[in-house]
Amino acid sequence: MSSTKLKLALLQMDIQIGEPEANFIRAERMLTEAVSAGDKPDLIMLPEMWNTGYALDRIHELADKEGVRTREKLAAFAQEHGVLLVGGSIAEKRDNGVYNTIHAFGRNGEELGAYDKIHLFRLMDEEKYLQPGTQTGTLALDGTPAGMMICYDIRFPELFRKLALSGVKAVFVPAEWPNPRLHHWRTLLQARAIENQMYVIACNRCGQSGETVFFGHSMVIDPWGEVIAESDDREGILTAEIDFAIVDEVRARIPIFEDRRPTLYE
Ligand SMILES: O=C(O)CCC(=O)C(=O)O
Repeated sequence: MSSTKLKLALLQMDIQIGEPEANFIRAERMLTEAVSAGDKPDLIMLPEMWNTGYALDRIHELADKEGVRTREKLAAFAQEHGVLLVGGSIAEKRDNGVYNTIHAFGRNGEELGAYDKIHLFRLMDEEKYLQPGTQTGTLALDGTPAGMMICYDIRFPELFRKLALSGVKAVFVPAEWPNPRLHHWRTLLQARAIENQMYVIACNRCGQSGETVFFGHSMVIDPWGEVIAESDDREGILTAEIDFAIVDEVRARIPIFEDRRPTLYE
């Protein structure tokens, strides 16, 4: 039987706004560092919009065309090192628009899934520059169903519940979540894990762009709501081990999916 466990490495990266070249170099350095550690991870994850940051006024010029550069680099890395890779999200130009898109890869470099951010964040003018996704995002991790969301999406519990009902046992959340809303970030991520009895794996950026400070605090939260790993506000790699068997145990202990009364509230 294949293992239910996965070792994770979350790359909490400082992103240079509007500097894809610098960001690619930094991402490659951190990816290499992650696989060079003694305890090699099974899965590596990057933060949101790591290629460009929120350089929205130049996003049509800076975004990765059809995601080709990112996909080629990440697929080759996944294959070379035999790791799963949730490639954070990138600004991707496609069909005359720019999307905030995750690409995820399997251990042979095959693309496991993609997701375009559904809920665009008006506080940062995303809706003026980006196109919204129109589909939820799922992938299979060595056979286990998982979901993908991006940053602001965590404010929409319906999205998590939909994925949980479809059998998802973990959700990956790349983010660029800034000050002063650390309490929202931590509370929402923990609530989503508890109410859906699943792992929530969230990789935030750190550093500062203009006046905006990103506090990091990437987190891995188990299906009981325990924070099993959390970064501080500095650049670095957060590691944790998850075990999908714990999802089944928690769902058996408090059987919320059997106790739901959807006819009363859906
Ligand atoms: O919802 C928030 O407070 C932050 C969301 C955000 O920064 C984003 O979606 O990029």
